[in-house]
Amino acid sequence: MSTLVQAGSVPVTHFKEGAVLDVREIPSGERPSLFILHDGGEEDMVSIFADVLGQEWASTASVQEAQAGPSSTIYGMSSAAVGSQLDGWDRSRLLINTHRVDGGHEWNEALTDRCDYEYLYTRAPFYRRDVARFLSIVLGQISPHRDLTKKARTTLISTTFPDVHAALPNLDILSVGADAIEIRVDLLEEPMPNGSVSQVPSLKYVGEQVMTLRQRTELPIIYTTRCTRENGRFPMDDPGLFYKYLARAIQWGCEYIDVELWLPEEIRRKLAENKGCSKIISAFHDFSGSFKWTAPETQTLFQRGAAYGDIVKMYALVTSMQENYELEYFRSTIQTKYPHPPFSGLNMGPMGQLSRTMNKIFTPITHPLLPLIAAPGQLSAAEINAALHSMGQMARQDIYGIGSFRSTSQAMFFEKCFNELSLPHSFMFAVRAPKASIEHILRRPNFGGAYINPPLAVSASAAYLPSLSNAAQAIGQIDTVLVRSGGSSSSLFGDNTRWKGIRATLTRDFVPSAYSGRAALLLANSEADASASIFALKNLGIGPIYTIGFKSHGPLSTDVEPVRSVEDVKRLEQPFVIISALPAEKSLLVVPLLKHYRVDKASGHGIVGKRSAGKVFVDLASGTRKVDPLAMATAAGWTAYGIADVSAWTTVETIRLLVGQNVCYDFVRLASGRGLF
Ligand SMILES: O=C1C[C@@](O)(C(=O)O)C[C@@H](O)[C@@H]1O
Repeated sequence: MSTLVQAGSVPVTHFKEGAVLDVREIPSGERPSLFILHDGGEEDMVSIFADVLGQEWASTASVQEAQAGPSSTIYGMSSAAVGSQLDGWDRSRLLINTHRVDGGHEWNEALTDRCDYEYLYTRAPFYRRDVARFLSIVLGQISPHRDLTKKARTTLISTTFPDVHAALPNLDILSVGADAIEIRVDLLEEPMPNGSVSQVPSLKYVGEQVMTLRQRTELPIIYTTRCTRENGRFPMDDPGLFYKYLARAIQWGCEYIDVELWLPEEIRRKLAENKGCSKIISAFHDFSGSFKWTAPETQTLFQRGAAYGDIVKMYALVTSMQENYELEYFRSTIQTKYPHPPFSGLNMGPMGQLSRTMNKIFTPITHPLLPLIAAPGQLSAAEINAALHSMGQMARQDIYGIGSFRSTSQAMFFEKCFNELSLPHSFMFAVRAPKASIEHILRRPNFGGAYINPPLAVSASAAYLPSLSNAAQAIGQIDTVLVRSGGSSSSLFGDNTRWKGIRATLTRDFVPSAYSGRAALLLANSEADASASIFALKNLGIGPIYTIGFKSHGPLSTDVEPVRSVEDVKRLEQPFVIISALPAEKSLLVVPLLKHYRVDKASGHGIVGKRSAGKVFVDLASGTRKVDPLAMATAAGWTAYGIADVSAWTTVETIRLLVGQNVCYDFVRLASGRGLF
């Protein structure tokens, strides 16, 4: 049995060695049951889905056979063969239509209507990570909403492009500081054969636009059909049109759909009942200029939105400063009375800009690179941060990088982010001799948090850093120090982000449940070098874990066994993951193992026969070396990642923790240069 670990925090005194173990972040180890329809000639999509899920698969020409087959086997069938067979469909599996948009296949809308979900994709290029994201969302194995509700402030970048292709070159920069990205479906302009644009873009066009956006961003997508009365372009004469477009967004796995409050209750209820893992933003905009936050009906509007909304958004166009004060009063009343759902309230127009800085839930932001602002008074993330600072809502702090050498790429990246987002903070670098205490740095007057690289041993810092996350405690290492303020006092908190970087890397091309109950092999010189990896693997439900180069004794040692001889390697179960935490000069030692457990690529995509072989290799070594094991791993059929991937994901998490800002992985990779990790 594998041991699962939770990542929440408990005071050190509550932590017993060998204890921990409750599950929060990982899905149950249950294998999802899927039935996949594919276009003619696209059957290998079934094997790709199965590989991403770490499950077996089979092709069939009979719906009945799929119904009767083992539930954990993924069944695939050509959509051309379906005919009337779905008439007796018993819904025992999730039915997913897959459609290739660049293959000359007709899109069969009627078939999509009969499916639970639809996955749209291109082959040139093909994005496997998009398959992993789609499946993780629709199967509920990741929950961006749950993660965002833990953040003190969230924003969304509201794009206004008539065609999302125009956004792609700048997407990474546009999204800095945004927690989600809104696609304004009503603003999309589908070119018509006669040279005009359609008033309402077709679902086919919208689907391709959503697909294109999702292929290129890791941000959750908010799918919005804004009506004409609320500053949008979707006509209001047929509410059924909204249902049709929004229901499709759920099928496409959009993380959020924006459902306007004026829509008939029947429609809002039906969407809420069928929302799957998507979340609903209940939206209300008043452009009349006569809206009153103080009116008793305004609370009723909130309650109506809350009935079917996971977030309630109420925005009004105002002309006086007084209305910002009234909104703040309304906000505090609502938040006291209704802790759920979160309330996003703001005033539009130049006079309402103050409220755009006060609102903490999904504040819409713009960016100078967007063609137009989505609503009057919208501000950029940088403008909001600057305003917060000047109003005393965001104090200037010194954020530290603490390490044995000045890691220029990471330090420069922090400085770049602070500038790009107009954060008032200063970035300082402090050199730390190996094993030296860092207490004097943490006690500096303006200390606002730090990353520590290489990490600090928990045992050495317990006296001055007693409050730790579970992860830091179990791993035995602190790589991030946060300042938590509570009223007039503040306290220090030690955390570990490295394991999250490893976990995020592992789940880039595979869904979390693919790891559950599978074996892993871990190479390191010492337990300390391997413990963040062990924590990440356990968080994914991996087990057993075999080790080479060290023996595990600490709180994570359950189900972690050393491999002692070549005979052991031969006997060992096929590992699903190999992680090498060996230093660069030793990292070639892993190569014989990669070759020994090589993946037979004969049938493509890491599939051995009908068995998904998975096969993920992560090399945590940094620095130069003569031969790169990543290239060899790839040649032997492994999906391989290096330290740059893990470090970039770790940086995403570190920036989120230290300054509360979301900066995407792709931006970190883009802005930090290559080969510097
Ligand atoms: O609902 C909103 C808010 C908004 O109208 C604004 O005021 O910033 C911008 C829209 O894109 C978004 O859908």
